[in-house]
Amino acid sequence: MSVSGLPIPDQSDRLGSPPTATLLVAEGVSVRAGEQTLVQPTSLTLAAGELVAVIGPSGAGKTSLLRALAGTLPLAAGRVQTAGGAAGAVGFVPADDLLHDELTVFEELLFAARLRAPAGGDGGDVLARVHEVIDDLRLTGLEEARVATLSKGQRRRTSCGVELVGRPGVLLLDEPAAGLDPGLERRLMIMLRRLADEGRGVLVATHSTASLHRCDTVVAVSPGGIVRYAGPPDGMVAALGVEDLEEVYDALTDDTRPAGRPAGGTPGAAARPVLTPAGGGGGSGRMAPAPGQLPALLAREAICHLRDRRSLAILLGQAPVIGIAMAVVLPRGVLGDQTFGPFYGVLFAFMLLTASIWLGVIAACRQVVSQRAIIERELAVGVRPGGYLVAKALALMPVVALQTLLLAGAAMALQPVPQGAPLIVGFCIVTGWSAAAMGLWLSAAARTPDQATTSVPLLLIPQLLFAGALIPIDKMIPPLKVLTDAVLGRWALAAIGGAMGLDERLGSNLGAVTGLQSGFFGEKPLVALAAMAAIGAAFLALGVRALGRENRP
Ligand SMILES: Nc1ncnc2c1ncn2[C@@H]1O[C@H](COP(=O)(O)OP(=O)(O)OP(=O)(O)O)[C@@H](O)[C@H]1O
Repeated sequence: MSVSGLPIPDQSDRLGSPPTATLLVAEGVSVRAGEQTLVQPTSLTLAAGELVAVIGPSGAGKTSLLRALAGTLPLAAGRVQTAGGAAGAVGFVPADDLLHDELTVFEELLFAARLRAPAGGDGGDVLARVHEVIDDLRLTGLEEARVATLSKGQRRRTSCGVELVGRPGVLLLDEPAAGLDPGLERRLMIMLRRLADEGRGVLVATHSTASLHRCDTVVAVSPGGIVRYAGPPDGMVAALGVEDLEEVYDALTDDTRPAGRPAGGTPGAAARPVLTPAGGGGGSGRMAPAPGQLPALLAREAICHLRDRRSLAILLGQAPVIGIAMAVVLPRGVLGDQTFGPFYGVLFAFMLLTASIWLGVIAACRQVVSQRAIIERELAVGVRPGGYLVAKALALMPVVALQTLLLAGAAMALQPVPQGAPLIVGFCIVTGWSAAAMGLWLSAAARTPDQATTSVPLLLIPQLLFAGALIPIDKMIPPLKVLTDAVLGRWALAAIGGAMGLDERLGSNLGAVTGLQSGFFGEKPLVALAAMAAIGAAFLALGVRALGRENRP
């Protein structure tokens, strides 16, 4: 390995088997955030069989360097190339565990393997990868344990497994030992040593100096991403001009000291295979999508929904309560009343559509943003944003259908409508689905879950204002009138009211009493359905775009 032009001695005698192939080359890589330089131009190569530790004080730029190498952070300058070419050639284990608490260890690894499987791979190969990794990481016996119940060390090993099932040649790990006791840290480093000895290139950012002797190379970084030393572990103390390892961090925070030099001076003799750009930079290095990506994403979503019983109970439990509340605020049996029924019918339809939209948007608005880190990582290894959002939408469909069914069913059980009850339920379900697509867009565009939930009124209030029930569309200024055609609430009102037969029942009173244009509720059900489906599809497409754009490195 060589770093920043500092040659690294040939360590073939240390490794037992000499490094044979260069797996990753970074040339003049630098990272900036505004005016601040997070990583100074750094060049390095990583060969098969190498274990490299990147150490440095907090905020020195270790994570930024790793993310730049993994292709998940835009480079200010330089380039990164990997032997495999595709992003899948590099496995990146971030500092936070990107796991699904609802899954078992086996399921977590199985879905990760299915999403990372190369095109043309078969199911048997995927299973073989999972069992191999379980074996490798000593996770045997924990296959059926839920991720939520794992200890910190077990979670870290599972996180490593998520990347290892993709069989990357290069493994980058960001502080995998953070929060582990010294014994676990030691075992983790032994495991990384073994993974490197099996022929991978492993680069690990760490704060700990206890296991550095297991590494072939240590890269010591000062704040600003300045490489101060790169070489064998036993040369670092002398090169940095300190007494012992404990003082290394003092030297790295003190930027008046000169840069260290590695002992020796023979460049590593790694053979260079053909290297191609790594990471998703503009998509050039992305893997071909794994076959069967959508079924895997959908199955994972479905399992997570079903196992998160508490959230599911809250989502489903509130729907009939809202339906009952809507029914009891109206005079008993008023919808069938000859004189007042139709007027209350407009109100009832409006309440149903509002609640359906509310339920759909709320059910969806945290779905993407709360998994942003996982999605970012998986998009980097070739998962498609479209696959993600469609899987989310499909998994939400039964939930939202059940919610709106319970809502409309409870409301109409207490407040019988004179006609069209099954159609009304159907329209509420479609309204809820379209609203869920709106919520998914919001979730894909938001940066944090809080941002998503606090932005919900921005989606909901226009549904109320432009539905046509509160303010007659006919009385709006022309540009707003046109705008109502793109509002889900307007079509939902027309569809639900139409199913209740409000157009005929209100007759000439429609315009006089409600301000709605004659024929508003006479819309053909298929036209209203098509409009609602189109609005949902448009929001889903916007969501896919937002997800792709937000996660582009
Ligand atoms: N998106 C960003 N915008 C601006 N500054 C950033 C951004 N990300 C990181 N930084 C800054 O860059 C510097 C390096 O951060 P980085 O996370 O790479 O350090 P680190 O060595 O991994 O730290 P730690 O050991 O605490 O994890 C820090 O000063 C941090 O505040």
